[in-house]
Amino acid sequence: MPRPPMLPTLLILNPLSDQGLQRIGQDFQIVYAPTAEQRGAAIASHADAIRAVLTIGSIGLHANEIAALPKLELVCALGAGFENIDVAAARERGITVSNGAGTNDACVADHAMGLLLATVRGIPQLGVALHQGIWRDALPLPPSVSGKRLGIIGLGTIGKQIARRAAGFDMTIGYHNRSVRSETPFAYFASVLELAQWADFLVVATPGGAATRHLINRPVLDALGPQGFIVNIARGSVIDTAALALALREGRVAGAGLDVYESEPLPPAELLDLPNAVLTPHVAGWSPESVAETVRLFLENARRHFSGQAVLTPI
Ligand SMILES: NC(=O)c1ccc[n+]([C@@H]2O[C@H](COP(=O)([O-])OP(=O)(O)OC[C@H]3O[C@@H](n4cnc5c(N)ncnc54)[C@H](O)[C@@H]3O)[C@@H](O)[C@H]2O)c1
Ligand SMILES: O=C(O)[C@H](O)COP(=O)(O)O
Repeated sequence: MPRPPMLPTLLILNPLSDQGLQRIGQDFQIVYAPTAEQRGAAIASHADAIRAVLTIGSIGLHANEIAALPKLELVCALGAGFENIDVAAARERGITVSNGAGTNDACVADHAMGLLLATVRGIPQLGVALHQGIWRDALPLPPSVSGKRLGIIGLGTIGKQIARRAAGFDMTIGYHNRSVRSETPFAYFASVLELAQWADFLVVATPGGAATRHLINRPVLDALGPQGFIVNIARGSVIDTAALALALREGRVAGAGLDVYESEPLPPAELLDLPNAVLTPHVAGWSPESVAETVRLFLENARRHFSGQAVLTPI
């Protein structure tokens, strides 16, 4: 009887459910190393077998790890972000890199709207007050959301999904992006500063990495002003956290709804005691539905790559 073909060996660096691992295990020999301690050991002991790596943006894959894997030909980010994958080092070796573009965009956009509504309307804070027996007459009225000016920084896959949802709230939408999105009807602002001067609310939806580091700094926050709110579902590095914490503390910005932090995976110490910050632990993109979708796209990209076809979402 002919022997079944050997499944390629896949190194998985991100935590995955048993269900996800089982599904991926039908197509790959899995080396599962979701902790920092397991990672080095897994690379050292399986270096000559590993042909593909599955990771996420925050965990990445570094140049020295790529160099240590002579058979590596495919690196996939499960989600949209890939800021810690050394794409240049992979390209130099002719290694294909892909991401999960468009698999969790709706989930992230829903979460962004949730953070915006919760932050502007003060929903968590009002809930706490109610639990303390405080009724509305003793509380300041939170501002309206509908009809306001929303500035989106990074009008890509997720930014556009946020715009669609904001249109349902009758918001006027402006944006700043690397380039003009002439396919959209929205007003383009050439700088983040000009967008912040115009907007009531800012939502950050750019990639992370060096090119966007601290794009939101003290001058931008001051331009947004004491009635302004900011939401970040992109990457913590895009906002200067110290400047934001100070602006929130001094009331120079009204509030912030944040899913991502410079301190990840540690919680953002300087924001935790601020009553005008609504915080979630980098979950905007993750739901059972979106994870299933990211795994499906990864498997499709892998199937294509190992049968000599181009991946659907190359980087
Ligand atoms: N919080 C979460 O769970 C979560 C989930 C998914 C994605 N994300 C983050 O959201 C990011 C965006 O995802 P996407 O799928 O929309 O990506 P995308 O590539 O489709 O869109 C990014 C947009 O940002 C713009 N951009 C890039 N650099 C810029 C700069 N310096 N200044 C202005 N605009 C710039 C690009 O032109 C593009 O339009 C991801 O890279 C990831 O970091 C977070
Ligand atoms: O980029 C994404 O899709 C999500 O933010 C997941 O991010 P992570 O890759 O850092 O978990």
